Amino acid sequence: MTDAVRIDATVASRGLDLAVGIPEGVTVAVVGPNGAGKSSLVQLIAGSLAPDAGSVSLLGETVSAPGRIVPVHRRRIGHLGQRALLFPHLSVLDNVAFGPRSRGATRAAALERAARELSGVGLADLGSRRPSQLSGGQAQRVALARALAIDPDVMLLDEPFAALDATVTPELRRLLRVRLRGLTTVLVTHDFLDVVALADHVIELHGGSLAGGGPVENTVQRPATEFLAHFVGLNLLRGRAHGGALALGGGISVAGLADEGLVDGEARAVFPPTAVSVFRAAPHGSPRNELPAVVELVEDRWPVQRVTLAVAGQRMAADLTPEAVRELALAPGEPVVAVLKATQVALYQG
Ligand SMILES: Nc1ncnc2c1ncn2[C@@H]1O[C@H](COP(=O)(O)OP(=O)(O)OP(=O)(O)O)[C@@H](O)[C@H]1O
Repeated sequence: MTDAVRIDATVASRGLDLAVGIPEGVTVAVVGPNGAGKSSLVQLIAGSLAPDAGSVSLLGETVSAPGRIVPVHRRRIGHLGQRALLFPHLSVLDNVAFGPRSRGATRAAALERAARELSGVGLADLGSRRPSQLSGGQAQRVALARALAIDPDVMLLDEPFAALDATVTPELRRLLRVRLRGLTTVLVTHDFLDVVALADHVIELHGGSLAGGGPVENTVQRPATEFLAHFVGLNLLRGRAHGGALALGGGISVAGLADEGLVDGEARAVFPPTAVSVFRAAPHGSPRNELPAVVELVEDRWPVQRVTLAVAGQRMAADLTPEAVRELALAPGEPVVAVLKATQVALYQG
């Protein structure tokens, strides 16, 4: 099947070298550190950024290639950014009708469509208002109605909640879930909740290229990279599987629940920060995983304290109670013993 979005493109000035395909009807969350190229990917699809080499196609049609750029307004793209950017001098209804109107609908048909879309985002009563009379959350809903009113082939959501009050985020998230069902969607986000609430697939960009990804469910259970592991709130240690345990080097190894079919070779251990406890000295008589570690950082993440530990040249996080941190007098540079519950450690190939 032809991908709804296909990008095989480089943009030297942004350090981008992308090969990404998005199947029709799928919502892909794009995650990655600052400067990874997430917004640039969105701009390539929208047509506001042109590739130096390669191409971008939408539903099988090449829309960007050196020497060929289908302009932004000729693409059926719905865009929702951090801010709604409505026309201030038009009513809410006219803002939503603008897209259908400029694509050839009669005024009556455009207004009828706009009224339907406003009703679909729960704002049927606000059509006569000016954008300045809307809250931030309402303005984003109008922007969603405006985007949907052009029957987009692809919806681009670039951190749509970033500028909103946290209290309105859950409601807008729910609305997006309902209204975007079945639409090919690219969602740029820094928030794990957006990924689990809205996305089918997740891809990680790093340094302008694809670094990893897969179906959200797999990523939550078996993250492919350290970034994805941290993103979903897990620790990831790399090593070599040997006899059902993971050797980290320096004679340190981690036992866990090995995937069926785990063979000796490169592998990972994944576990939550709550599976780690910290001691000043190795507790006696314990057959559990005991790893010599050094405290790097102690942060308040109410209600827990997040302790970052260096273990065999890698990093992992432990979530401890404030009392435990105080009693152990944990501070950066202190040597400790980290104990991992093997039953909470997943070992898998990779
Ligand atoms: N308008 C621009 N002109 C030139 N370079 C840019 C421009 N916008 C971004 N860049 C550069 O392109 C690279 C990718 O940036 P981009 O904004 O796509 O990353 P991002 O993953 O969206 O980051 P963030 O999470 O901080 O929004 C970075 O090196 C950035 O500095």
